[in-house]
Amino acid sequence: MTITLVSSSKHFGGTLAKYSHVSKATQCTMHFNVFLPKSAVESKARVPVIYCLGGLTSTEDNFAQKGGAASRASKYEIALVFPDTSPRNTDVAEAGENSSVGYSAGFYLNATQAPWDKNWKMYDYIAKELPEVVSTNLSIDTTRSSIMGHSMGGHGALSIFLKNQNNYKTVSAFAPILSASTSPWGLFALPKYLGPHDPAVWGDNDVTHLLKHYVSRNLFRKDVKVLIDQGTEDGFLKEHLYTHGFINDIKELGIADQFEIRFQDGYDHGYFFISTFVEDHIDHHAKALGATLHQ
Ligand SMILES: N[C@@H](CCC(=O)N[C@@H](CSC=O)C(=O)NCC(=O)O)C(=O)O
Repeated sequence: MTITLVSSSKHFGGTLAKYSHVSKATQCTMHFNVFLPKSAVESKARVPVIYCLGGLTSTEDNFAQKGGAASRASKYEIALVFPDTSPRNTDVAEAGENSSVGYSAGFYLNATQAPWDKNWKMYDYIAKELPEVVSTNLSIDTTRSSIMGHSMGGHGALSIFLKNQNNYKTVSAFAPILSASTSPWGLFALPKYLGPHDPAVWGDNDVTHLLKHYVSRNLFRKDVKVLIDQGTEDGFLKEHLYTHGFINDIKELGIADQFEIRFQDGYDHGYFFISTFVEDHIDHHAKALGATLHQ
């Protein structure tokens, strides 16, 4: 579980560093970026953490470099962990052929189908292995964790939160895919990762199905508030994200009051949208993590 420092830059009084490590879950070398605030760097204070999951076509760099989250996180002394979005440099020849499956398209699930089932274990990597890696090697207190993500990463953040509600204080998302099993991106990737449509298997990897599952069993935490921002000019909104269907679903489930879904006028799917509203998301997480603002 050792990690190797690849690069480090001073950033908002702390550091933004890139590490590599050999992952048991994905059986390959993985990279992640981590923002550590000043107190974690200078006095090794163990700080709370927000995991920030990127979307399709992204690496560990997109959210770290374009999301603009570190400025606000530094004021709360919160760490940010930016994982990669898939395994890399594997033997899977077709992994680089399509932007919806393979490299940069891990969907934060555990693949069961060859040739993906050896390395594409991104659920295990993010939910189980990475917290151990950062807790063991860095000044991070993983008992105070939360998670957010963008698009495919929003779907990942919400799914991982729902399956591990005691491990994360809260969750938020930017323009999340809200139903992987009906999104054209998911309809391309899921058969390859999980096999032909099987409601139980695909449902276990679909946010809307998971939410219905947990609510119907009274297993959706009542104290949690979920923040979602969605741009009205997002070209993926109508076909790929299931946002309006999800809003109807949470109303029918009687849990709409636990979701703040904000439509942001004129914004698209990209990082200019994310960086505009990221401070609100950091505030949302800081409140749940019990972090205080130092101006
Ligand atoms: N080429 C893809 C979509 C490309 C894209 O917009 N990727 C988004 C995430 S989309 C959902 O996960 C992204 O974050 N790209 C990286 C960036 O830095 O902007 C397609 O059209 O299928």
